Amino acid sequence: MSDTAMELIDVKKVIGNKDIIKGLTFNIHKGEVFGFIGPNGAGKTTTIRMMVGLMGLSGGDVRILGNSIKSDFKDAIREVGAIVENPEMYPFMTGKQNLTHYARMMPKVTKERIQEVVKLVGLEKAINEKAGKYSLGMRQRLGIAQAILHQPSVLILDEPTNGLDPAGIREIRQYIRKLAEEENVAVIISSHLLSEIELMCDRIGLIKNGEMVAIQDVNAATEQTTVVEVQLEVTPIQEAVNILTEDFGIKASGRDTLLIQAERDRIPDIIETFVKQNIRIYQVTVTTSTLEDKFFDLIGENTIE
Ligand SMILES: Nc1ncnc2c1ncn2[C@@H]1O[C@H](COP(=O)(O)OP(=O)(O)OP(=O)(O)O)[C@@H](O)[C@H]1O
Repeated sequence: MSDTAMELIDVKKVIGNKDIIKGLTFNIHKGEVFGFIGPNGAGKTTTIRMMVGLMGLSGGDVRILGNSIKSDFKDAIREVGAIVENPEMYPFMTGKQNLTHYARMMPKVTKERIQEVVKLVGLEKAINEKAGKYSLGMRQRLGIAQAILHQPSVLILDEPTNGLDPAGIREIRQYIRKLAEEENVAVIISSHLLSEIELMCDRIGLIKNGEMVAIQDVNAATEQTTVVEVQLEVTPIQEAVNILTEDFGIKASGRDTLLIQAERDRIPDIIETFVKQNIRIYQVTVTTSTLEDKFFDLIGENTIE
């Protein structure tokens, strides 16, 4: 059986006389988290609206489990769960009541399935509280629980990290990965901030001006031999400098921090050497993401925001 959940084949969108989406072709596999990244106005929302059937295609096709969104709309869309705008829910109902209400509108959603999705998004504790009292992160979870009730093969989330604080982003990262693995669902997440979604994605597609400029395997981008910039907070600093000067390019050193360049693979060696020499390490931070650098180069700007 093929592991392709969704295929975009030369997808185009013309609005007025403007080519908004200029022919996107890529596949998304079952069980993978695919990040759809691009600056504002790149065409992410337009593409997603076409993927979920909210907008017609001007050219090409979207296939979900082989079913064309153009010629087999019902079969195709049955396999899609999505949150495109804010998740819809009744604030005066509890999370559970919202899910039960929603489940009634769908075929074959059992009570057990409701319990299962609540657990998958980690909402067990709050499920009997009114949704109106939920934080943004909790509303997001309930929205996702709703979207996966019918066990779709593809889950599409447009900018799910928007407005979330770092703790909220960490939470979403954890349950999205779990979801992809346990439900074998293909998850597509759009964002204009690579840093917010990089850690939860298997692959990242970069879109600019309606075109896909790169698709990158996230793990391949952090190969052990990749040179990264590392910031070290250590004391005494001078001894650390002395140890490092021979082997590494020190880019800067401050009162208690050092900025060096090293192959990723060498970081454990550096830490080990410091420990042996009684240098105290307070923090080690990799400050450059190679993926980010690559994307900046492709976009030709200093920021992808
Ligand atoms: N209905 C429309 N009429 C005319 N132009 C449109 C319409 N919808 C979108 N566009 C244009 O299409 C381009 C892509 O918009 P889209 O919203 O898909 O981008 P995006 O990548 O999702 O950006 P954002 O993160 O800002 O939502 C933009 O230049 C936008 O102005």
